[in-house]
Amino acid sequence: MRDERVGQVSETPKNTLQYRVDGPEDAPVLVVGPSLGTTWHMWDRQIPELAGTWRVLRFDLPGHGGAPAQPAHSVAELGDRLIATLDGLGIQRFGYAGCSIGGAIGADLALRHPHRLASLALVASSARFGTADEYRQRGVVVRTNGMDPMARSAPERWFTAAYAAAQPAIVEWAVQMVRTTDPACYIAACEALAAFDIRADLGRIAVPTLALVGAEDRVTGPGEARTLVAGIPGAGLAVVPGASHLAPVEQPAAVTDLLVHHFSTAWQETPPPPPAPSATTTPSGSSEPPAPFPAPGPVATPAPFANPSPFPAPGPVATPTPFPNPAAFPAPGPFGTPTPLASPGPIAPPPAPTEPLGLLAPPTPEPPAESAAPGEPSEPAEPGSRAEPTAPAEPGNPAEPPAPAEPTAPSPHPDPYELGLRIRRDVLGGAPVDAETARADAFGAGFDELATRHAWGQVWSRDGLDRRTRAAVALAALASGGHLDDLAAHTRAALRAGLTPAEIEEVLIQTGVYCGLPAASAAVRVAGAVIREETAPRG
Ligand SMILES: O=C(O)CCC(=O)CC(=O)O
Repeated sequence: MRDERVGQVSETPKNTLQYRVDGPEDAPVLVVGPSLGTTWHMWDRQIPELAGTWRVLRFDLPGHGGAPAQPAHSVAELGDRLIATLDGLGIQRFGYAGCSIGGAIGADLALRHPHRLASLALVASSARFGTADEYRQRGVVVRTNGMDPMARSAPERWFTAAYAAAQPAIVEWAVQMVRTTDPACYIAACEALAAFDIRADLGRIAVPTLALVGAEDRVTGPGEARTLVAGIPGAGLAVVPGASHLAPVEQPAAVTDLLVHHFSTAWQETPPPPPAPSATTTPSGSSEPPAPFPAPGPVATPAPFANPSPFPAPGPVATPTPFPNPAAFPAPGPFGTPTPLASPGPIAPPPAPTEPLGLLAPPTPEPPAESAAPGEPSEPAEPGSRAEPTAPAEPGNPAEPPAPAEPTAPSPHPDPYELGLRIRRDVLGGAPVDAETARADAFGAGFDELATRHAWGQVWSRDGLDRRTRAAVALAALASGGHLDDLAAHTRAALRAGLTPAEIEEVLIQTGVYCGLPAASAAVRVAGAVIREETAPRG
């Protein structure tokens, strides 16, 4: 039966997500997840058609679209909140489509809760997003300047130039949406993306999967989609011409058709057999015991919407709100004249297709971009990692077979080098550390290794202080010692650890009391130059 009531929107208890439900109560559930900086309205153009067949639950990321500002710091945490939301509604099994970070949440669920997912669409998504440095850098910019730089630069990352030029109202909608996102939640989501990397786990995704990507997406483009398809067994690829990152907005009809086709034809009614005795292990090591597969429960009626959003409650399901909710902004709706929702067509004439619309193409034969030649390790060695030289074999002595090796107990003090390198890259940034490690020639290599092992592996790794405090201590010590090169690097690290420029200045002011104003003044000059450079919006 078609749900004729006002689209249900949620109250949002802690550790769940704000959501809205459209579609018949007794239909199979399709969960739809947004990209970073957007709200559930990014899917408005798909809903009329999807909600004809599925009960569509759309959710907002924390602090987005007026959802409570409870930052989630990892993709798994977002997935856990979604599962808690669905559990609260009695939803066991569902299809899932997510855009970008929304796709990452879906892929993570496919790895940790495979029995919950019937089908998966990864839209403009990736197994890893850019570089960790890039997303941490966004955190630095937002902490210092607020959301404005991200808001102003969003349209050029999200839309093709032709579309942005033809659709100023939608550009304005995008800018406003990012601008009204809670900064702490946005930064937390950037941290989540920085740490997200499931490249080694793709082969374990056993849910029927479609990777869908805009041909002109420069954030997570066709290359990333091909990596997903090459890694996920049986996955299909669809490349949408004339679309950039927010393909569901820019090419609504094509994306809707692809999703309808995928979820109509690749829906796994029964879950795959439970995994072998070892529980499903997450990339981060947590595990979920193989669960029984309860029949899909009824969808309970959620609590009435308490309107946590600054936007008015969405319109009724039967006559879905034109995209986006026109009351969200005083200005005319960003999509201008609403296109009839039953047959949403592209708003701007798309540029001439550069690639055919790959409808559910069979898995690309191409290897993953980063796959190695046969016989080589599939992952390139971590930059800076040390390969242990193998001792040359002793000339054989047939009369004296080698003594059987003593079983060796694992050392209670494992070599902290690898841990140190990980923390050093995390704190100072992968790129600068890799550059420095690569520069360390035979002469400097020993020192570089000692510093990594000792300072980072044995001191920065200790639990007694958090990273912010350690960053402040490092600044004070380097300033008082006059180590200005290292102070510059650690000013970057302090910003990445979450200190604001004002806090860094406070640290240096107080340092001056104990080490003398000339030393502090030199430090202020160096730190100031770094801060100006690091906090300048980069688009
Ligand atoms: O869209 C996402 O969820 C992550 C990718 C991204 O950061 C998009 C953007 O550049 O704003």
